[in-house]
Parts: sequence; structure tokens; C-alpha cells
Amino acid sequence: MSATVSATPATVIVAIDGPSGTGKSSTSKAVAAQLGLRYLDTGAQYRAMTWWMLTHGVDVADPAEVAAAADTPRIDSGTDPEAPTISADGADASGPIRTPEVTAAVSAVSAVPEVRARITGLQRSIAASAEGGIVVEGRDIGSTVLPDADLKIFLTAAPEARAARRGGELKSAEGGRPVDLAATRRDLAERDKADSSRKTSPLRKADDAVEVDTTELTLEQVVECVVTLVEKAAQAAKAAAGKPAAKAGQV
Ligand SMILES: Nc1ncnc2c1ncn2[C@@H]1O[C@H](COP(=O)(O)OP(=O)(O)O)[C@@H](O)[C@H]1O
Ligand SMILES: Nc1ccn([C@H]2C[C@H](O)[C@@H](COP(=O)(O)OP(=O)(O)O)O2)c(=O)n1
Repeated sequence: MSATVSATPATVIVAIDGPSGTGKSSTSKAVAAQLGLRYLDTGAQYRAMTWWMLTHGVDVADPAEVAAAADTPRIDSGTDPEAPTISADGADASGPIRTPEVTAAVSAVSAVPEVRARITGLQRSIAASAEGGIVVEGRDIGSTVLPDADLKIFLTAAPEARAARRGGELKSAEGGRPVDLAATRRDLAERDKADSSRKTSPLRKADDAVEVDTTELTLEQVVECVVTLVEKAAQAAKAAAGKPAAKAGQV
């Protein structure tokens, strides 16, 4: 086992929150892979629920209809950071959840308290059973879902940087066709507003979260920074538990 992994305790829970395009998914996957942890993309769960509703005739603009359907689909997440999976009622949802239709509807669906209660329950049970620990990324992980996480990170980035990153992804998805960056930026701002202003569990930095502004950092620099923070948090957790902190090379 490497010195890096040996610095983590038996179980370490890391919460990474922030708005779209700040680097949550890429950072969380890389950190989890590097430290031998599991990985959960909670946005994918909300997107899978939204996709299932759109394809099962639920009027996603009607919170009562959405609430009534919230317990119906089975949502399964595979937590291998090298190959995460997401399915709804057994159907692979990884492609369809990235369509513009799902992106446009997901904030409304995820604002419905019954949806949040259902998915929060799934998230807590996945985190509780993750052997060795897990990196969970989303909007309300540090503030609501896992308030006792060993480490909470809140990623931010300037709106132009976020739009440029999302625009790059959309361009690849469109086979290299140019993307309207101003429209991408507007879409992000609208989703930020909806996600931050909903009543139940809005997008919010937990009081004890470490904020990392990724605007001027490469992805590699962000990953390095978060890995260092996880190792420090793991050592603090060990010390608090009364055990001597592991030296490099010790398990
Ligand atoms: N620090 C960074 N610098 C440049 N590009 C980044 C950085 N972090 C992430 N990206 C890229 O930006 C895009 C969005 O990142 P992603 O991890 O999906 O963000 P989020 O999960 O917060 O929406 C991806 O294409 C990713 O490779
Ligand atoms: N913990 C979470 C995660 C996502 N959501 C909602 C709000 C987000 O706009 C959507 C989609 O999240 P996702 O992380 O996939 O979004 P991006 O990849 O950043 O575009 O889900 C949420 O309400 N709570």
C-alpha cells in the first residue's frame, strides 16, 4: 500500500459541494481513485430520477405529481471511481441523464422535498456501507446529507471559467460544433439560482467547509490540494480517536 493511502483511516468520508462547472466530478473521481475510496455522483441520482419521470409521463412542472412518483423508480449507483454507473429501474441512465431535456428539468425535480428525502436516504446508506470510505459530490452533502463528514470542500470558480469548461464539454458532445458561451453562462446562472433558492436543502457552503477557488488552478492542482486536505483530515480523525497518526509507509 502506498504512503498516501496509508495516511487515511479505515473509513474516511469526504463531501465535495459547489455549483456546476467548478470541477466537482473530475476532482472527486480523481481523488477517490488516488486514495482507494469509493465515489458517488449525487447529481447523477437526481438526473436519473428526472430522466425516469420524463420517460414515464410525469409532469415535472407539477410538484405534486413529482412527489407522488418519487418513491417509484429504483435508482442504483455504481461507486467505482474508475467506472461509475447510474441506472433507473435497471436501465442504464448514464447517457440519457446528460441530455439538455434532463438538464433543463433537473432543478425543478430536485427541489421537491419527497425527491430529496428519497435520494438523501439512498446517499446516506451508500456512504455508510462504503468500505474504506467515499468521496460524495453534490450541492448539499456537507450541509445536509453527511454533516459529520471528515472533510468538507466547497469548490467555486468564476462564471466565465465555469461556462468555458461546460462549453468545452458541450462542444465535444456536439461533434466539435461551436457552442454559444453566453447562453451556456446564462443556463448555469439560472440553475445556480434555482438550486440556491429552493426551500429544501439548497446549494450552500457548510460553515465548516474549506472553500477552494479553482478559477486559476489546473485540475491536477485541485486534485493535489484536495488529496492533501483528505490526508490531513484523516490524520486529525485518527488523532481524535486516540490512535497515533500513521507514518508514511505504515498501514
Ligand atoms: N481546474 C480545472 N481547470 C480546467 N478545467 C477543469 C478544471 N476542473 C474541471 N475542469 C473541466 O471542466 C469540466 C466540468 O468539470 P466537472 O468536474 O464536470 O464539474 P462539476 O462536476 O462541478 O459540474 C470538465 O470538462 C473538466 O474536465
Ligand atoms: N446533492 C445534489 C446534487 C445535485 N442536485 C441537483 C441540482 C443540480 O442542478 C442537478 C444536477 O447536478 P449535477 O451535479 O449533475 O450538475 P452538473 O454536472 O454540475 O451540471 O441536480 C441537487 O439538488 N443536490
